[in-house]
Amino acid sequence: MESTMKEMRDGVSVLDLDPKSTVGGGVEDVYGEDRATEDQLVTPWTFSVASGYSLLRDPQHNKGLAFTQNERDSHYLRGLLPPAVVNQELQERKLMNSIRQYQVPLQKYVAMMDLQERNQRLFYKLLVDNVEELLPVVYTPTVGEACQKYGSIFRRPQGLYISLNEKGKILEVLKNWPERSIQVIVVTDGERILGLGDLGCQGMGIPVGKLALYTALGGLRPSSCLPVTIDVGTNNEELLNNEFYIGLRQRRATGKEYSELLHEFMTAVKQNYGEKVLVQFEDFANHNAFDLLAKYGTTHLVFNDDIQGTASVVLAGVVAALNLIGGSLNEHKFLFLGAGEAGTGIAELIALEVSKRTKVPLEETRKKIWLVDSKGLIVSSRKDSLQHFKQPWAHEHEPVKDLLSAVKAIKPTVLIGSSGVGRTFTKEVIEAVSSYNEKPLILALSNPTSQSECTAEEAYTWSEGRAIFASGSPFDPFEYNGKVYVSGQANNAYIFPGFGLGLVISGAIRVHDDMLLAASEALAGQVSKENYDMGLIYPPFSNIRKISAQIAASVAAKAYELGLATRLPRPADLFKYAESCMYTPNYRSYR
Ligand SMILES: O=C([O-])CC(=O)C(=O)O
Ligand SMILES: [Mg+2]
Repeated sequence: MESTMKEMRDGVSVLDLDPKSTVGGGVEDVYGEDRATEDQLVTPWTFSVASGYSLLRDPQHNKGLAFTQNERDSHYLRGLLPPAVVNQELQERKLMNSIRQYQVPLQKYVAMMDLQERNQRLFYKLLVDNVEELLPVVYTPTVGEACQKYGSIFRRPQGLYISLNEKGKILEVLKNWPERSIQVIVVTDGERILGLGDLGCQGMGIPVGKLALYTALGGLRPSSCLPVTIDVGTNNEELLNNEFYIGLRQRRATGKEYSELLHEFMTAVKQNYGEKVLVQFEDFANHNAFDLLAKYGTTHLVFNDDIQGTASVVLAGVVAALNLIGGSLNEHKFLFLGAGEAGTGIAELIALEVSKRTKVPLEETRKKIWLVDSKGLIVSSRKDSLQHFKQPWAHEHEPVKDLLSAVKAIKPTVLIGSSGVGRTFTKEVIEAVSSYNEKPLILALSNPTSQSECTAEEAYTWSEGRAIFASGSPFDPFEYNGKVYVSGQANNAYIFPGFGLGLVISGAIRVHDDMLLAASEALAGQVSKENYDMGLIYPPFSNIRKISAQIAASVAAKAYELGLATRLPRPADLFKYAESCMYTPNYRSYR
């Protein structure tokens, strides 16, 4: 098919995609780019993008030196590139070499973000092919440091900034974003970035990083993903006084001013993108996170990653761990340090799962789960002064002041850190929990590494090699008494990409707890005997795209079962369908 606009050298022209060389085309509004249908194999499709110099500056279509001689001719690139033509594999090798040469993680991060801004497909190719190596670069722990220094490393905006200045104009702001068919939004207000606290507007690194994983791990199209940061100010004095700070220089708006801005945002999102757009809340402070989820859970397709995603991934790890520590789920006793989004979210999902398995009412199954917050064990005598999300966990017990005393009093079989405070699983705490259990399950979930409740090394040495351990941020394998201990990463990155994919491919309109349980079960089902033999309770991230497709299929199946799916008819094989919908970052040929 001949382009009709070839005369436009540097403006908009038409790229004809070679239908044989690529999976092009699209199924309705889902995965336009990456699902081929018979129809499209017969009729090549076209769309308008820049050509010439602008094409090289367009990260969605730029291929750098991979443009062939023919493409250089037909798209006015001749002379704009050096003569060599290299393929994507060689480009990938070159970039991995150069990234490996940086010693400082933040330099690797900046290099990856630059690549994303320059050549999107190559960025995702690197991330997909080297997921275990690059996850700690674009995600925790490095993304935490990147957010702390976001103002200093800021080059180009990567998402949508909605501040108090945009009040009354949010719908217009959404329309400024260049993409129309958005399927997933990750939004933060920056108040609780990982375990690092209030980073204000600089929290943008988190939605950007999470959405990079949506694409690389879950196969959502990059153009369907929208990172958003809501800026209502920050209470971080250091940032307010930092000359490079990129956000509003004021303390946080709260109350009515806050909720009105969020409401305008949520309303505009539904108005602009319809009811099937997924809004993932990320790293909001507790006092807003629970309320936003409750408020919008019945009117929008919303998901809180820190409450629900973390819960689903931890439940999967606990269920998988039963193969190593023995017993059934209802026989275990849980103690959490940290009673915020992650802690209470996980606790509730475990209680729900036990209740489903045993038919014992939820109020009863909660009783084997105990939480410690900054004031000590949560017990009934504290009930009146507790925030509402902590109240279900206020069981009958005398007051206990600290974690160590709580471990001694409760004698848990599973110890979970979700406090956001580093180094709180001390030697005494781990020794105590190890004295009651042959194989204690210890999960240190807080991110980034600096906030982890303990290191892998500490968990293994202080338990004399008996702990089954996983952490939110990765740790290198550790050798102890001649044995190498490899620990897993209990991070919501296992869940949210596949979970979101499942919602999108089924056209789900609401999130339901049973979908979280389904995702959890699907993840636990992916742990192999080989993984267990190594003491692992999660499968390796190297298989994540297959895992995400499994999770997506389970979530979509649940959506259909619950009558929450709108994409009809239901595909017969949801796993195959999920896989076929996934974005792949290989280059496409332009004729
Ligand atoms: O981002 C991560 O690595 C996990 C997460 O949601 C958090 O710690 O808030
Ligand atoms: Mg988070």
